[in-house]
Amino acid sequence: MVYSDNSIIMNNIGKNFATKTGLVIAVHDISLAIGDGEFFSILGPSGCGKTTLLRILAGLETASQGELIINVSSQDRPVNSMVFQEQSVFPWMSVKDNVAYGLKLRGVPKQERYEIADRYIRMIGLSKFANAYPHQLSGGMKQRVSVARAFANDPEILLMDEPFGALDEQTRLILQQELLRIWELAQKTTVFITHSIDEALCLSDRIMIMTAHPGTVKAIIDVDLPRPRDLSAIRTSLHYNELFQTIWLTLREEVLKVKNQELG
Ligand SMILES: Nc1ncnc2c1ncn2[C@@H]1O[C@H](COP(=O)(O)OP(=O)(O)OP(=O)(O)O)[C@@H](O)[C@H]1O
Repeated sequence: MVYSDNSIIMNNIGKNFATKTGLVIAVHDISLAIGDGEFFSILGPSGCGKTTLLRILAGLETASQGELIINVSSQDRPVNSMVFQEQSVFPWMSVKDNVAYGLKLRGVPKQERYEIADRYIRMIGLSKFANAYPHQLSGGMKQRVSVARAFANDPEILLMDEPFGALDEQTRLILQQELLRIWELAQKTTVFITHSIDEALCLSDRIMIMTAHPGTVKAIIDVDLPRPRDLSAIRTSLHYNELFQTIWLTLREEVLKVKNQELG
């Protein structure tokens, strides 16, 4: 897919952390542009700086070097919403209030925010649980609530840090298809971190593979699988398997570097 507008532009982004034992270079020299409405995933070995990069995009860290531009289409919308690996729902709020929380912060009137929340709660299949509290939900259901809240916020960009990493495989497969369905409706610029090549392939338009620590761009792969995607069909296609092999061969070198560093 070709995107006419860029939502995110990074020019030579780097981040260092000062620690007791010296300077840690978490990421360096990252330059890329992510299109408006693109689903962009980041794969890389452990410790290569994926989360650091996402935190810079979220404004939770500032870059030590380089320039970050996020194109904003409206001043009324939040710049980003983040979904974390750990469930980040408020235990004292009902599902509906959790999903509507960002809208409440923005001063959206009660009836309107509940209408929006209800729409996303329906999309994630939790209508029956709209008035339930998080302790009454499974881990997968709570993660659905986090995803619904992020979409309901209608941010310029969605940032997801291994949102399904802690879930069992069956729940994960179902949530991937649900995320795809909501994303295909909303066409929201999404930056998604995962350790799973399969997950990155199923969801993304492009995948960035990062080098081992200190992380930079090793390769960017176009995922030219047709949309809308039926994930069961995609996974059995020849082209999926070719892309999987290409990505694994590229990533494996970096994973092996980390293993060798660990061995000494
Ligand atoms: N606040 C911090 N202070 C010092 N070093 C940090 C800090 N945050 C991250 N780092 C270091 O920066 C590097 C990148 O960390 P980061 O968590 O971004 O990697 P990651 O690719 O997300 O890792 P993983 O896949 O294991 O989650 C690591 O060496 C880490 O120890």
